[in-house]
Formats: sequence, structure tokens, C-alpha cells
Amino acid sequence: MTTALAVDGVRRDLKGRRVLNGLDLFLDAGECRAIVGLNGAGKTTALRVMLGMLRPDAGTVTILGTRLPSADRSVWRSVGHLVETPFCYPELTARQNIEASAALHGASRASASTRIVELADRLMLTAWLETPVRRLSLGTRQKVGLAAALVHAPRLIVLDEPTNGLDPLAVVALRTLIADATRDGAAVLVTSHHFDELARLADRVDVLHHGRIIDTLTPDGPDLEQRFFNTVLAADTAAVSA
Ligand SMILES: Nc1ncnc2c1ncn2[C@@H]1O[C@H](COP(=O)(O)OP(=O)(O)OP(=O)(O)O)[C@@H](O)[C@H]1O
Repeated sequence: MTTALAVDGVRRDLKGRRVLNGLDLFLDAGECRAIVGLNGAGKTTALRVMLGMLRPDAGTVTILGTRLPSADRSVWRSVGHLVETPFCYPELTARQNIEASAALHGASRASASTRIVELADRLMLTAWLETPVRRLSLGTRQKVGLAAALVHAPRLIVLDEPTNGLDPLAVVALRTLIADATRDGAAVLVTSHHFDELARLADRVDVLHHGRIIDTLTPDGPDLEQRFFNTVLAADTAAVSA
């Protein structure tokens, strides 16, 4: 297996508060991993550090074999992400937004145009392709952001709460897109608060609590949500009695 993403001992403070506290995470090609955690556990901050948007105070991040911050354009071209705001220029149409992402990631016009047709069809976005993004609903914008993240067939895909605003049909479509990507060798990292969704999506589920991974759960097996709560409760109980 090739390691697509390696996060080793990352620490990061924000406004004097320790948000990431010795974060370790390794993601292989062909694998989908999920990060779960309570609100404020540090999920989005972790993804931002992994994507080079924030520098760690300590520890290292290695993406597709290159240690940050020295990743060059060829590395970033192989990464697709949707973190916080979807990739959207409000005055441009959905198609133009997705084309802009394809161009930014070095995809040819021909391959982008074929892939946009496919992604729009699968995400039920075709009817909205020529509409300016500012006129789209929240969920449709999310679909544009997802298409922009996937249009260049990235080898590393990072999605922060990707089902935000999506209807149940679109959730199923996203699930099959992620399954196809991992089957083709991409590595996928997602965050989510929806345990039933994670159970169907991820190969492993990492529990992030107070800025570090405290356990890794297998998504199959009984009641993932209850196992998550048990893990968090046990960690808090141990911290109180220490
Ligand atoms: N720019 C910032 N400045 C100061 N503190 C921040 C900043 N961004 C995040 N934080 C703090 O860092 C902690 C972790 O935030 P983060 O958004 O990473 O959590 P999260 O696990 O993604 O939460 P949620 O599930 O609510 O999205 C929170 O306490 C948050 O208030």
C-alpha cells in the first residue's frame, strides 16, 4: 500500500488554545477514512493543516510523498478538497466554477468537459450547470463544490462534512462516487456527524477528541454511534481521574 497522507505528531494552537495536540493519522491509497468528533474537537483545523492552509506548530504533514510546506504544484494538482466554503465564484455558472477548478488542477479541457457531464449527471446537477452559483440553493452549491473537488480525478480527496445540505439521493450519489474513487486508487478522508452514513462509506473511523486521535473504530459491527460515545466518555473519565 502507498501512503497518500501522513500526519505525524501535529500540534497547533489557535488564539492561545491548543486545538491539535499530537495528531497522528495515516491514509493509504485506495482507502476511505473518516474523522469523527464532537463539535470543536478540531476536525476542520486538522484538515486545514493537512491541506497546507495552516502551518503546524510542531509535527509533520506529508502529502503524496512530499513533506509540507515543500509540496509543489504537481502535488497540489493531485489533491481535491472541499473544506468549509465550496469552491465557488458566485457570478460564474456552476459549469464555469467546475471548469475553473479543473484548469487550476491542470486537467485538459477535453477531459474536464467529459468529466463534468458525468459528475453533473451523477450528482443531478445537469439542469443547473448554466446557472450562476449565486442563484443556487445551498445543497446545489454543495454539489458544485463536490464536482469541483472531483473533476480532475485527484489521488487524495479531502472532504469536510461533504453531505451538508445534500438530499438523500445526492448522498447516495456521493457515496458511489467515493467508492469509485477509492476503487481507482484514490485516498479519501472525510469528516461527518452522520454515523449511519459513515458506516456505509469509510473503511475506518478515527475518533478525534481534544485534538488527537484517541481510537480507531471499524464501521461495520453494532452501533457505531454508541461505540463512539463510549470511547469519548472513557477518555474524559480517565482524564478526570488522572
Ligand atoms: N481561526 C480560529 N481562531 C481561534 N480559534 C479557532 C479558529 N478556528 C477554530 N478555532 C477553535 O478551534 C477549536 C476546533 O475548531 P474546529 O472548527 O477545528 O472543530 P470541529 O471539530 O471542526 O468542529 P465542528 O464539528 O463544530 O465543525 C474550536 O474550539 C474553535 O473555536
